[in-house]
Amino acid sequence: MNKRKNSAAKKSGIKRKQSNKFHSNKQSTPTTHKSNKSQGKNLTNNKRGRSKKTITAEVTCTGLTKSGKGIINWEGKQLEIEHLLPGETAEITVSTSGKQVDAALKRVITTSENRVKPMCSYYYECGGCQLQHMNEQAQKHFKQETIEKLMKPFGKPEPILTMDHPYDYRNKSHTTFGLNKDRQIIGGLYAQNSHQLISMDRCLIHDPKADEIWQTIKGMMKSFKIQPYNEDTGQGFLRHVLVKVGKVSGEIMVVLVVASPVFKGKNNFVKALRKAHPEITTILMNVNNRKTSMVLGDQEKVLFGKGTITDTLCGLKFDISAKSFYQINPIQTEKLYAKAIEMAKLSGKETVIDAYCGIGTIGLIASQKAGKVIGVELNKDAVRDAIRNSKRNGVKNARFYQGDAGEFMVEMAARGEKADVVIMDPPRSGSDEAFLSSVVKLKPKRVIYVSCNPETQVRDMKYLTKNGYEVKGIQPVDMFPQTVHVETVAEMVLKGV
Ligand SMILES: C[S@@+](CC[C@H](N)C(=O)[O-])C[C@H]1O[C@@H](n2cnc3c(N)ncnc32)[C@H](O)[C@@H]1O
Repeated sequence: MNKRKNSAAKKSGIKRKQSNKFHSNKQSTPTTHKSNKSQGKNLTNNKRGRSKKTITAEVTCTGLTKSGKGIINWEGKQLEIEHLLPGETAEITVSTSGKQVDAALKRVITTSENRVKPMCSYYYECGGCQLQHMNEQAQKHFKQETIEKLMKPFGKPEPILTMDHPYDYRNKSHTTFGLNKDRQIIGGLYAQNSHQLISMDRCLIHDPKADEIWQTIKGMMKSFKIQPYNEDTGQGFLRHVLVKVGKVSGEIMVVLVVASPVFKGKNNFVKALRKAHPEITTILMNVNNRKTSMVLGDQEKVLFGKGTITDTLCGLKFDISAKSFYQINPIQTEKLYAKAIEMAKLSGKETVIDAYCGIGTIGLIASQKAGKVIGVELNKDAVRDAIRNSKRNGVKNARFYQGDAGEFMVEMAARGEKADVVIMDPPRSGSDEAFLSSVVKLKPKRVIYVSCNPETQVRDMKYLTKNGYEVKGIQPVDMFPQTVHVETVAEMVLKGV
């Protein structure tokens, strides 16, 4: 949907019109389809004056795309239908305008045994989760298959590590506020790839306490005369509420992301919020006065508490700032890190580089089994946390540096320094040639590549395998149940050592 449509939708009451609403018909007798067939036609003109043809067709889903959409073949074209499962037959609408073909689900006719009723009542409008209509087994199978296809050039991945309770896992959530058509304050999440706010009271993958807290804040806004920020007009004050929860410690950080540094009545607001939620351990104000889709701005002020929360992961304690990255699913993170460190095969003597180290989690855990650890990270708050975390855990053999990981590695290679193991965990965009070519120059015996985006990981692994490394193991971990995302850790070793 384009921006104009979005803002029109916002003005008209914010909720997105459900484009792919379907009515599952579990009772319907499965029909056999020799081919996908068109049923009805309807001609209209679109805005550009091109004739738009909309037809209804009955189709059978043949598979899933990597984003979890159902694949159907229609008049020689492969189309993608959200929320349709392999083997299902369905009635869909297909709209063609010039070369553009849009297909949407109208009704599922025969239902897959893998289909379940989504637990979340906002599932079909939100889009934050993409797989809630699949049972756990089907989600697992889908993720395993996706990773196996992507990683085919490197061998067979291990079975994905899933979690027992695949809900409530997110330790970080951010909520946005707006006004509905009756000018009542609403809060919730943006529909995926859009800025349309879906009014909701609970997200089933968030920590439940985080949702309780922002609900309280929403309820307080009227009496404190706090207006939600409006992206289109630039008016209003409260943009987002970010909540971070220490799942082990129980510590809770609330960040009020506001459009102006002038927060009238902030002391009373903080007092009232703490009274309602004594479990909150720190409250910050973050000022974001830019026209941006980024949640956090540059200015930050601690309104209560120490400004960070502490949590325990793999037996160590970590301080986490508002702007620092911390893995969002700690139960699965412990499995991921344990695997990464097992793959590093440390003997106690190695020099380990923890690249893209965030608050130093992987490096500090690895430091217990390594000679020394060198961490590098771009975000200065995260580096400050990493240094503090090193001290608080009594780690003497780790150093953390702020900078671009690629540049840092180029300099290390130029100085002729040595590293035995590189553990890298870049952002979704993956690493870059400066970094990878320096790895090749430094010749560490092992490269352990942790990634939340297997596509960029595969791209970077291809570079390394063309330049002297071979892949010894691949472990997918389901860090993001109900969504299409998968975390993967790969073990690469230098050939011939
Ligand atoms: C996926 S996180 C991993 C953090 C950490 N390894 C962990 O498990 O918590 C990626 C990290 O890379 C950092 N980052 C992004 N671009 C970077 C760059 N060019 N150089 C160094 N760090 C970067 C981000 O700030 C973020 O902390």
